[in-house]
Amino acid sequence: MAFPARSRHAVLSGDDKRDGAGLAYRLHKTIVLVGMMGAGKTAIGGALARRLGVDFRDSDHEIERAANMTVPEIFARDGEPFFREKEARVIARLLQAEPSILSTGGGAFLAEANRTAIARHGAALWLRADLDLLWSRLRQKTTRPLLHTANPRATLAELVTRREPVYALAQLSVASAPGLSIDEMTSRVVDLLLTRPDLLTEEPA
Ligand SMILES: Nc1ncnc2c1ncn2[C@@H]1O[C@H](COP(=O)(O)OP(=O)(O)O)[C@@H](O)[C@H]1O
Ligand SMILES: O=C(O)C1=C[C@@H](OP(=O)(O)O)[C@@H](O)[C@H](O)C1
Ligand SMILES: [Mg+2]
Repeated sequence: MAFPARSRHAVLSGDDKRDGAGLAYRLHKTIVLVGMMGAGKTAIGGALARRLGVDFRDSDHEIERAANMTVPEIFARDGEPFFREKEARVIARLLQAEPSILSTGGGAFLAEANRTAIARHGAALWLRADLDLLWSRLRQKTTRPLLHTANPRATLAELVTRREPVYALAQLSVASAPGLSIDEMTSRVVDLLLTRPDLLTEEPA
């Protein structure tokens, strides 16, 4: 999914606290959202890109578009290793574009080659969410093939335990919490990014 950037210098929108200050955001590096499935990488990524006025890409959507198949269909027909190969290629390609927001699938950051590419060309931001919150968002969904098991909650718990030490390698992280809206969560991410002038600054519009 790609939303065209309105401008490289996004003038702050009406819902922004800094509206009226005549400032615009300037993103200096691609922010790569990582973390567990259900953490909100796709939802927050899109909202963040709109807020900052930059392009949004989601590696799962890019893979689905190129294959003309859904992620579960790709897993079922071609297997996970095939999907991981496509994922690595898509991420490497999207990291070459101008600074934007890139949401990855939950397994992408597990591959060392992806972590290296992300660190070289962008900045990884881990969206943290605990097991209960993840499960509350995923329990009704059939779109995550890794959870097509006899006990999907237990599978999710195992994945969280195994993956969290790797997600913790991301240079930035923001915690999600139940009851927080997508807009509020996006504001938390923007506030964090503004503490890093090498990543995001505000400039006169
Ligand atoms: N504060 C929030 N942050 C992120 N997602 C939220 C939030 N509140 C509700 N959601 C919902 O939770 C789900 C998160 O799923 P998604 O964005 O696909 O996660 P991921 O891409 O990490 O698997 C979406 O349906 C989203 O609308
Ligand atoms: O955690 C994973 O390994 C996966 C997460 C999914 O993306 P989201 O994290 O966006 O759900 C998708 O890439 C695929 O189902 C595998
Ligand atoms: Mg996603």
